Amino acid sequence: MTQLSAAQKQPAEGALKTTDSSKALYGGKSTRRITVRDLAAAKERGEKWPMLTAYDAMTASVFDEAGIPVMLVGDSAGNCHLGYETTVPVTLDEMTMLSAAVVRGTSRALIVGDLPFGSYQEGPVQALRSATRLVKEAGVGAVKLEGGERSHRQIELLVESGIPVMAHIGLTPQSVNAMGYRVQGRGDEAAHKLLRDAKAVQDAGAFAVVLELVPAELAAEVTRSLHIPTVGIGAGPETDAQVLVWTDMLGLTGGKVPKFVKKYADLRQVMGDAAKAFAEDVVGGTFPLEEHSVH
Ligand SMILES: Nc1nc(=O)c2c([nH]1)NC[C@@H]1CN(c3ccc(C(=O)N[C@@H](CCC(=O)O)C(=O)O)cc3)CN21
Ligand SMILES: CC(C)C(=O)C(=O)O
Ligand SMILES: [Mg+2]
Repeated sequence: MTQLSAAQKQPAEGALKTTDSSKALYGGKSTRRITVRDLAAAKERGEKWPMLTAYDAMTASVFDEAGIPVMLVGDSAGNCHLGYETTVPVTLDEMTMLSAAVVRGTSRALIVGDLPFGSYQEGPVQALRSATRLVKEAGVGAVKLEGGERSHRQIELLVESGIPVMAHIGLTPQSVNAMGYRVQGRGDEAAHKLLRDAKAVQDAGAFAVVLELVPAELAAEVTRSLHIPTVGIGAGPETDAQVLVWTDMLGLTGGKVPKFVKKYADLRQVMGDAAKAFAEDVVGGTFPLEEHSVH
């Protein structure tokens, strides 16, 4: 028997965690479509993953080719794609059309379709009817809805019916008229409510839960106490996954963006400059040139 190296003598941590990077959600080898079971396995491995919103086929194809494993067709399409002030006016018809486009533009990412305001609040049966449209007409692999304890019956029926559900607690923007856009879970009572909401959606069968605008320490506690993955947005670094609105992280959103956003590019500047360059060319007669012409 040959002597063990120092690294081989230390099995404890490394041996427990799978380090098979070929299975990784981001950067792994598999090209088949990601499923909710893959996300459960990632939590077991302690692996973090990224999620971005997408509202159209072309943008979604860029993120799919970049290896983003999960995309959310968010009802943030309301203010980021369709020109509404908030997410409140978005309809199920609109979400179905946008979700279908994102599914068509992707081959690997798990596509989650957001149920818009008014499409599930009436009760479990309405929720099932709405979610069924996103699954059958758009082809999404899962749906998302807002609310913890208040939405647990909806989640139960969808999951029983074979539709994976991502829950969403903390700041729930569809309730903006009631709660505004404010940090949730500050103070003992609110923290306990958030923990109860998290347990309620896990017990109802949700495969993951979004934590929006929640103190980082509380999001960390929720993440440790659940066996399903948590997806943070403005919830600190310790959630299992992170989501951002794509137009925010690429610097395309006009006006103010939430302070939890990191801007990875300035597409608004890039696109504006390109539009101006085109306009100057046309006005000045420098476009089209001979190379852009047919004879
Ligand atoms: N472009 C965009 N980005 C988002 O992240 C987003 C949307 N739209 N629309 C749907 C919801 C609404 N979200 C919001 C909207 C506003 C704040 C906001 O005003 N936040 C304040 C902090 C408020 C506080 O401290 O209480 C901020 O400055 O970040 C946060 C999240 C997140 N979602
Ligand atoms: C911010 C995310 C979680 C969302 O619900 C959306 O984009 O609609
Ligand atoms: Mg949403």
